[in-house]
Parts: sequence; structure tokens; C-alpha cells
Amino acid sequence: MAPGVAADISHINTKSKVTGYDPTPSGLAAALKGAEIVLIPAGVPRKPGMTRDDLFNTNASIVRDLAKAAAESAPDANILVISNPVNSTVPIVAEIFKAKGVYNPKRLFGVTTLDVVRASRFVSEIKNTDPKDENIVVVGGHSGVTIVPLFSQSSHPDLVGNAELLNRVQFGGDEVVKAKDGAGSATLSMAMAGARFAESLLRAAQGEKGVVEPTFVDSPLYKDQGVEFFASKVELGPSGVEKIHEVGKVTAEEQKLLDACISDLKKNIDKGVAFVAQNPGK
Ligand SMILES: NC(=O)C1=CN([C@@H]2O[C@H](COP(=O)(O)OP(=O)(O)OC[C@H]3O[C@@H](n4cnc5c(N)ncnc54)[C@H](O)[C@@H]3O)[C@@H](O)[C@H]2O)C=CC1
Ligand SMILES: O=C([O-])CC(=O)C(=O)O
Repeated sequence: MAPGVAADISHINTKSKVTGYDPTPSGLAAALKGAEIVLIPAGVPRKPGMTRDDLFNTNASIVRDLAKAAAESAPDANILVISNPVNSTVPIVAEIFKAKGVYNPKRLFGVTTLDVVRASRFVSEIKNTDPKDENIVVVGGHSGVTIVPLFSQSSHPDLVGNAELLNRVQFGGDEVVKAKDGAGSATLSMAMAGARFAESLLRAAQGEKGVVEPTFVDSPLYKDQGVEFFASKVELGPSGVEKIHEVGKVTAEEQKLLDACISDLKKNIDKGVAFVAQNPGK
């Protein structure tokens, strides 16, 4: 595959005609070879009433096996993990890359762009603005209370404490799952968010400066509390992660949200790490 082209390896193992990849291990290796970006959106979506964590039992082994293929055939690629639960699947990929001796924390990303896209959209509905002009910082992880919007850092600090808005940002995915009533979760908005993130990464790889996206990465910000991965604003560059932004100043109310986030996030991350230790696969 030509450099700069992303390999979407979700459809390889199945009967899907979308990509037409050869669904054998050598076909997968060929599809991955030379890719600069590998998107992993493989696995099952949730149904109404399920949490993202309920997908763990099915998706953990799917992501583990695809991570192995990527570690072998595209060890230097940027790996973009979309498969849920992102808070656990990203640590799974990290553990596999470590086991293969090719882990580069600057090249592993959990895609949380959709949380920012949603937050911007919901704020624009309230403020009657254009969502593309809204710049809402969302930090933490990608499920429920681990999704923490920081409205105090936006041009609408009055939105801190708006419980309805907070709930929509944290549980926007659930709204979609419920509306689709068994037919899956967000697909088009996810495609948009995934494309935005991949494009940002490619622009940064080509030398554009100041490309900043929110993303769930191996982060120093809360390691002192045992949390190895955290989503915050990240400046991208030719080597992947260029600079991880601090969370910055937050209100007391937002700090409470961050405390709840950290507690859940730690459990989600530990679960992914433990899974690989106990189920290393073939
Ligand atoms: N990070 C985010 O913001 C979002 C994450 N998601 C997650 O993305 C994942 C996929 O969701 P959808 O695209 O809606 O589901 P989908 O069912 O439409 O697509 C899943 C794809 O995975 C493939 N697949 C299944 N098992 C596989 C295996 N063993 N190896 C390789 N490919 C395999 C299927 O062939 C299918 O093409 C879910 O886990 C979902 O929760 C979805 C939306 C947003
Ligand atoms: O909600 C889901 O299951 C899919 C997802 O991650 C999202 O839409 O944010």
C-alpha cells in the first residue's frame, strides 16, 4: 500500500464486499504493509441497553488479533483505534505492541474526535452558532462519565453546570444506539470524525504545524494516579504525538467530573491490560 494511504482493516476477516481485501492472514499482511495509518474499527457495535464495556468480551480478542497483524506488518504505522470500548482496546493494542517489541507510544491513538464533534454541535444548538466555530475541549476517555467536556475553557463558560448538556455529551452515543433500535450505533458521524482525525494526522505528517486534535493516548497527565492513557488536546506531527497539552484550569465542578472520570478510566485501562496478560492469543 502506498504511503499516506490508510488501511481500514475492519472488513478483512469477513464476507463484506466493501473493501474486497483477501481475507486470509497473508492478505491481511499485504493490506497492512507500508500503511502509514491503520484504522481499527472492527468488532460489534452495541444494542440498546448495553454499555460500551458490554462489548469488551467480543471486541477485545478481535482488536488483540488485528493488533498482532499490525505489529507484524506495519510496526511503524499510526494505529487509530475506533473499536469500543476505546478505554480498554487502546491499552490492549499497546500491550500487544510491547509484547512484539515495537511499541511506540507516539503512534497509538484512541479516536475520541466524535465527542468533540458532538459537544460542538450541542453547544451550537443552544447558542445558535455554527458548530465549526465552536471549540469545545473534551478530555478523559470515550464512555459515559469518562467523557469530560470543559466548557469553562470555551467561549461559553456559562454552560458549566448545564446538566442536560453534560448528559448529552457523555451519553450522546446512547441516544444514537437507542434511535437505531438494534441496527447499530453511530456510523456516519463516526466516519466523519475518523476521517477528520486521519486527515489531521496526514497534514501534520506532511509538516503542517499547529495541528491539534483531542485523542486518547499514552499520556503523562495522570500517570501519578495509575492512569496510563488519557484523552486531551494533542499536537500532531511527523512522529505522531508531538505535544500533549495539559488539562489546564478547570472549575471546582469540572474537577469533580475529572475525579469520577479518573476512577472509571483506571478500571477500564487495567481491564484491557489484564485481558492481554491472561489471554495472549496465538
Ligand atoms: N470511537 C468511536 O467514537 C466510535 C466507535 N464505534 C465502535 O466501532 C465498532 C464498529 O462499529 P460499526 O462500524 O457500527 O459496526 P459494523 O458492524 O457496521 O462494522 C463492524 C465491522 O467489523 C468487522 N469485523 C467483525 N469481526 C471482525 C474480525 N474478527 N476481524 C476483522 N473485522 C471484523 C465486520 O465485518 C464489520 O465490517 C464498534 O465497536 C463500535 O462501538 C462506533 C462509533 C463511534
Ligand atoms: O455509542 C457507541 O456505542 C458508539 C460510540 O462510541 C459513539 O457513538 O460515541
